[in-house]
Amino acid sequence: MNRRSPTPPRPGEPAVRFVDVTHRYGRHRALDGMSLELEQGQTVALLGPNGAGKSTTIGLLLGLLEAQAGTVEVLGTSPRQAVAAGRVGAMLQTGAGSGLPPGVRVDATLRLVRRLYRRPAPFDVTVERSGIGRLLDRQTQRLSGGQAQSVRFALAIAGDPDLVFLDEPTAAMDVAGQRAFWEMIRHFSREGRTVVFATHHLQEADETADRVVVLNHGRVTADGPGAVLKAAVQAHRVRFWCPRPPVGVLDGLEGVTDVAVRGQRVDLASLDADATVRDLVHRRIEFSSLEVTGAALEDAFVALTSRHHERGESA
Ligand SMILES: Nc1ncnc2c1ncn2[C@@H]1O[C@H](COP(=O)(O)OP(=O)(O)OP(=O)(O)O)[C@@H](O)[C@H]1O
Repeated sequence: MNRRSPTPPRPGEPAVRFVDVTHRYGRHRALDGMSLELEQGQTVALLGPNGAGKSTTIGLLLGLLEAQAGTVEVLGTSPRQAVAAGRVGAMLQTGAGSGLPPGVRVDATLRLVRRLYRRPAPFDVTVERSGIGRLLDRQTQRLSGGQAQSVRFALAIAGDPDLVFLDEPTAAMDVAGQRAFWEMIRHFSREGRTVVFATHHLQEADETADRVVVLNHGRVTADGPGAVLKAAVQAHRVRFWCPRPPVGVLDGLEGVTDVAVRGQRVDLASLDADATVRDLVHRRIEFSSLEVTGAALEDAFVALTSRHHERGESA
């Protein structure tokens, strides 16, 4: 392990602290009193639909934007100081193209970026961490989408940061590229570093993050491991076939939060599938082909964001 951080992170110091942060673009409130604290060493997904405030959050954390109200701290200091000290790296969205200078070799690009830092990680360490050894003599414009992202990641960590922000890092990658990318991130985070990434991909957040922070309308609407988020909403779907579904009774079954009946097919959303099935039997409701499945993170996400939306509309 190579730890060369100029100011090593203090144990217990949050990697990121947002207290009641508001950010507006003109009259549009992109972040609306957002509070959030992230511990060091975690991989955290910022998950949310388009316009939820993910990129704005990352912009504030990098000191590219200034909050109009509230406090933003990164590794115990201001975002700008943390960035200037080389403690923070970032991979932002590029729009069109790879975001790399064309007509330059990968190794030359990395050497150039290393010169921007007072204490960069050794060249070979960065190459190994980002897995770009085989790409060093390639021209940047000849890289595939996935290869370009690996090179951009190498540039993001060239300063040996304790904390890295990635804004939708796998957007341009195929499935194999995504897998390789997250494997690399896992190695990096095992060294005790913090990784915060924005994504719309529910499965990606669930599979790769220790913690999933769901944003919607500029606020945190849910926060926890993917598994906990799933449990927090309609935890299970209970499906069965019934010759004459007793519609009025199904609503009252233990644990049931939602009922959908199509002909003889009944779909129940339940917070406690065991209790629901026991109650089905107890009430002598005739059923066959019983299926119980866990809710996908997708369900949790839709439920969590639509709940917030309802609150927002009634506010
Ligand atoms: N420069 C800007 N000027 C005006 N409005 C902006 C600007 N940047 C973002 N917004 C608005 O602020 C809100 C939050 O945008 P942000 O880019 O942070 O969301 P996001 O969650 O990253 O979305 P996406 O997933 O689409 O990238 C959106 O409603 C967006 O339209």
